[in-house]
Order: sequence, then C-alpha cells, then structure tokens
Amino acid sequence: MRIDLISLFPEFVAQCAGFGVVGRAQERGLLSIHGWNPRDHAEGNYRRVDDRPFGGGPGMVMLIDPLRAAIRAARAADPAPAKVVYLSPQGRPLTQTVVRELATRERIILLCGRYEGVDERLVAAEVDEELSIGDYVLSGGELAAAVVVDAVARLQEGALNDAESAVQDSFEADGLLDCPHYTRPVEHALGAVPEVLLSGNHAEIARWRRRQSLLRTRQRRPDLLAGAGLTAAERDWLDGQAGDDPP
Ligand SMILES: CN1CCN(c2ccccc2CNc2ccc(C(N)=O)cn2)CC1
Repeated sequence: MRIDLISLFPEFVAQCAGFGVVGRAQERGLLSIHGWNPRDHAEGNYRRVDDRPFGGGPGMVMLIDPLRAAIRAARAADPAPAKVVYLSPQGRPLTQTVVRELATRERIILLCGRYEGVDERLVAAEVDEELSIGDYVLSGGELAAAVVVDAVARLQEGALNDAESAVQDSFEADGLLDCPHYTRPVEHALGAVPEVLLSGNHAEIARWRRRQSLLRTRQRRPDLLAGAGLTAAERDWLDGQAGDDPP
C-alpha cells in the first residue's frame, strides 16, 4: 500500500510512522509513505500557502493552488489510482470498519489541514472523502493522518506476526471492547490472576474472555452492543448479569 501525505509538515507523520509495527511494515515493503509539502508548490517569493478568510474572522485559510499542485504531484508519482482523504472535525467518524475498507486500497492520499482549514473549493474539487478521528479539534490534520496510517498499516498482510495477530483485537474480531489481560506474576500485592486463565482449558478461557468483553462493553460502551452480533445465548447470559459491579 502506498500512502501520500499532503502536509506543511510531512516529516512529522513520516516520523510517527517510523516506529514499531508501522516501521516494520515499511521495512517489509508492505507500506510506503511519501510526503508532499504544498509550500514547495507555492508561487511567488513568499511562497504563500495561506491567506486571510473572506468574510473576516480569525486565522487564515489554506490556499487552493499550492494544495492542488501538491495533490497533482502525488497522483503523478504512481500510476495506481488514489482516493484523496481529508482529515477534519467535519468528517465521517473513523471506525475499524472504515479502517478495514481503507486498508484494502492500493493507494490513499491524506490531506492534512492547518490554520482554520482549507478553501472549500479545493475540498469540493479534490477530496473524495472527509474523515474525523473523533469529536475534538487538533491544531493540524497530521496527528489524525498518523492515526490512519497506523490503523491501516497493521492490517496489511504480513505486518503483524502471529503473536501480535490483529484478529484477537476485539474491534477487529467482534466490535466489542477488549477483555482484561494479565501476565506474570500470578500473585501480586495488586491482586491475583483470575484462576480460569491458569487452567489451560482453552474453551473455558475463550468463554471467560468473551464474557468479560460483553460485560465491559455493556458497562462502558453500551452503544456498541447492538452492532456486535451477540448470540441469543450471550444476550440471555448478559441480561442475567448484575449491571453494577465494574467488570
Ligand atoms: C484551530 N484549527 C486547526 C485546524 N482545524 C482543521 C480544520 C479543517 C480541517 C483540518 C483541521 C486540522 N485539525 C483537525 C483535523 C482533524 C481532526 C479530527 N477530529 O479528525 C481534528 N482537528 C480546525 C481548528
């Protein structure tokens, strides 16, 4: 997969993508990341990339032409077709379902806004989809782009070795919150490890983990339950569980 970043700080996202699984995915040739700075495509000796907003108000707006030229350059750098994704607070929420869809693409171009955002005419003409990583405002789209890069990178075939398999990750597997995890020591001043996890009974352990996920999801994110595909038996079991104690 090829990812092109349109950003005034392209090295910022490339740096974030240099560690761990994402760095390894790049080393393994599963992912390549390329940065394009609109300032390199700005005219005039001040190489302007922003200007004052029509209608007044605070801040600046990113100019159309430097962004358009940078997007054109990114497209031209590889024959594969690319969708332009704009990270903004006004975008469609980024969920694991959306991540899975993005991860199947050969290319994506991520547009990172700064200042107060981008001239709407550029968005209308060049952006295929607008995504938000959450309902909060960042000083620039770069951190949101880095989140997208990480989420899609780990889904590339061969990015994770068996031990890290994304399949066990609850959002991948079943749309529920993850169960609690434990490691050595068995006994600790902070408490002991749940017996079932020491039993070696894998069916029992899987059942316990699923039930912990169900309880935790009901407790913290009941909104996720409806879409998680619970069996009737699980629904009955959950309904029979007291709701007060945090799992
Ligand atoms: C002070 N202004 C900075 C620029 N910003 C803005 C406006 C439009 C587009 C991009 C940005 C970049 N910021 C982002 C980006 C994404 C998210 C998200 N939730 O995915 C949150 N913030 C508006 C506010």
